[in-house]
Parts: sequence; structure tokens; C-alpha cells
Amino acid sequence: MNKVKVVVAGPRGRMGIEALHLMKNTENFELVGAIDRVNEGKKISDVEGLPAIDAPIYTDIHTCLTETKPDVLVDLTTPEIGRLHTKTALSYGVRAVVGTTGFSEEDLTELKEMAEEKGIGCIIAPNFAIGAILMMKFSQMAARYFSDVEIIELHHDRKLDAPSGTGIKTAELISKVREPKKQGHPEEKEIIEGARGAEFDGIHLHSVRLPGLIAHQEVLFGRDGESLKIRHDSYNRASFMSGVELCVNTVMNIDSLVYGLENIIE
Ligand SMILES: NC(=O)C1=CN([C@@H]2O[C@H](COP(=O)(O)OP(=O)(O)OC[C@H]3O[C@@H](n4cnc5c(N)ncnc54)[C@H](OP(=O)(O)O)[C@@H]3O)[C@@H](O)[C@H]2O)C=CC1
Ligand SMILES: O=C(O)C1=N[C@H](C(=O)O)C[C@H](O)C1
Repeated sequence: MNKVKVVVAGPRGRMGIEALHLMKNTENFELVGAIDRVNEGKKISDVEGLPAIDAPIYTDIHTCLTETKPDVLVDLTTPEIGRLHTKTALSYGVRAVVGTTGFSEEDLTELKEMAEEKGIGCIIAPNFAIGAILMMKFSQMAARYFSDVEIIELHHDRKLDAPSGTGIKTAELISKVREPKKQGHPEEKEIIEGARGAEFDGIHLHSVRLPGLIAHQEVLFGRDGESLKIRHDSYNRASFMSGVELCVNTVMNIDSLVYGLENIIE
């Protein structure tokens, strides 16, 4: 069996550690390296808390990609560094699976062009959890009947970006089918700035950050005399790993950029 050779960026992070375990435990994946901003020259197994994998750690992505020659880079870092890693990987002809959130529309356009130019796959997935994908799909379905909707995303307080990638993706999917409208009272005023949350195409998005939370989202719909609430909860980061596995396998067989797992899971 030809194994898919993978490099993971962000191996000490909350998602990165889970991804290392996934690589170790999945028969057709071979972890050939990791990109970390510390631990240059060490093996993954030398770092306390990381699984027993002999693959080397690099601080420099260029050296890593040149020496390990991976098929796929899995990026689980921060918006700034993830953007740089993804562009670099594509420029080397390495496919990318990106879980990192916080990319702008311009970033997505640029990466799409790069992937097309190189004729290789790139998957940018704001959420890898199957339940979250269904939550987004169900919300899009409901928005055909309920044009009044508010999104509340709730995350742990170590999260850098707001709104979450999932919140933005949900608003994008809803806005494709929702009858355009400005919600709330036409003369509504914010007494404290931000009270009505962020707005995407007239859809209000609220971000909650609390210790103890992992990743949660509620999509609230209302119409005369009734309401509908669609909620998803990730209680651990293992919930994202079947999506990572699917993406690493899928990215090997596509030749352009896919933004969102809803385009892969029918
Ligand atoms: N798509 C999905 O389903 C999911 C996506 N995410 C996203 O994944 C990303 C990672 O999340 P999470 O694991 O919780 O975050 P963590 O903060 O736990 O991990 C981020 C990792 O990136 C590393 N990093 C930060 N800056 C740099 C840099 N300049 N160079 C190299 N490495 C760097 C950090 O290293 P250091 O410790 O040195 O700072 C850390 O190991 C986020 O964007 C998050 O939104 C999260 C969960 C699910
Ligand atoms: O930072 C997180 O934790 C998560 N980030 C992603 C997002 O921004 O939507 C996915 C998930 O919600 C967890």
C-alpha cells in the first residue's frame, strides 16, 4: 500500500497533538515530519507529551518540505502562520489540508488561484466535525423558511479569531438561500457598541469565549409564533479527527481548492 506522507504544522497545539495521534494510528498515513517554532532537530518522540513517532521536527518550512518531501501538509496553527505555510506548501507542489481558521476572502482567492495553477488539491475546512457540517447544512435548509436568524458561536477562551471560522461559514451558507433582509427594528440603536454582534450580509453573529468550553454553536431562527434552534457541540478535539482523515485522503484525489467539508460530504 502506498502511504500518504504527511507533515503536521503546530504539533504541540491542542489540535496538533490529536492530529499526531491520528497519523500514528491510521494505516495509510505516514508522518514524515512536523513544523514547530521550537524543538528544531528533535524527534517528535523526544518532546514530552507527544506520541512516540520518530519523525523529525523542523522550525523552517522550506527545509522541512525539501528534506521530507511530503504529499500533504496539515496546518493547525494560527491565521498568520497558517496562511504562510499553505502558500509555501502549494508553491512546493505539496497539497494542503488546513484546519486553521481566520483566513480572509482575499486569502482564499489567492490560495484557490495557486492550487489551480499548480493543479493540486487544497482543502480549507473551518470545521472538521461531522455534526458541525450537518448543523451548517440543516441551518441552510431552515433559512429557506426562516429569514430571521442569529448565530451564536461559543468557544474556549484561548481562541484567537472571532467570529469563528464555523460561524462565518454558516453565515455564508445561509446567505446563499436566505431572502435578503435587515433584521430587528428598523430604528434599532446600539446603546453599547457591539451589542447586536458582528454582521454578515445582515445576519448577526455573536461570539462567546469562556474557559471550560471547547467548540459549540447555536443557530437561532424565528418567525411569527415559533422558533427553531439548531445546536452542535464538540466536547473534545477527537471529534475533529475523522474529518481530518477524510480530508487527507480526499486532497490526494483533487486538483483545486475546496473550502468547507460540506462540499465533500454529500
Ligand atoms: N477546522 C477545525 O475543525 C478546527 C480548527 N481549529 C483551528 O485550528 C487552529 C489551531 O487550534 P488549536 O490547536 O486549538 O490552537 P493551539 O494554540 O493549541 O495550537 C496552535 C499551534 O500553532 C503554533 N504556532 C503559533 N505560532 C506559530 C508560529 N509563528 N510558527 C509555528 N507555529 C506556531 C503554536 O505553537 P506555540 O505553542 O509555540 O505558540 C501551537 O502549537 C486554530 O486556527 C483553530 O481555530 C481548531 C479546532 C478545530
Ligand atoms: O479554535 C477552535 O477551537 C475551533 N475553531 C474552528 C472555528 O473557528 O470554527 C472550529 C471549531 O469551532 C473549533
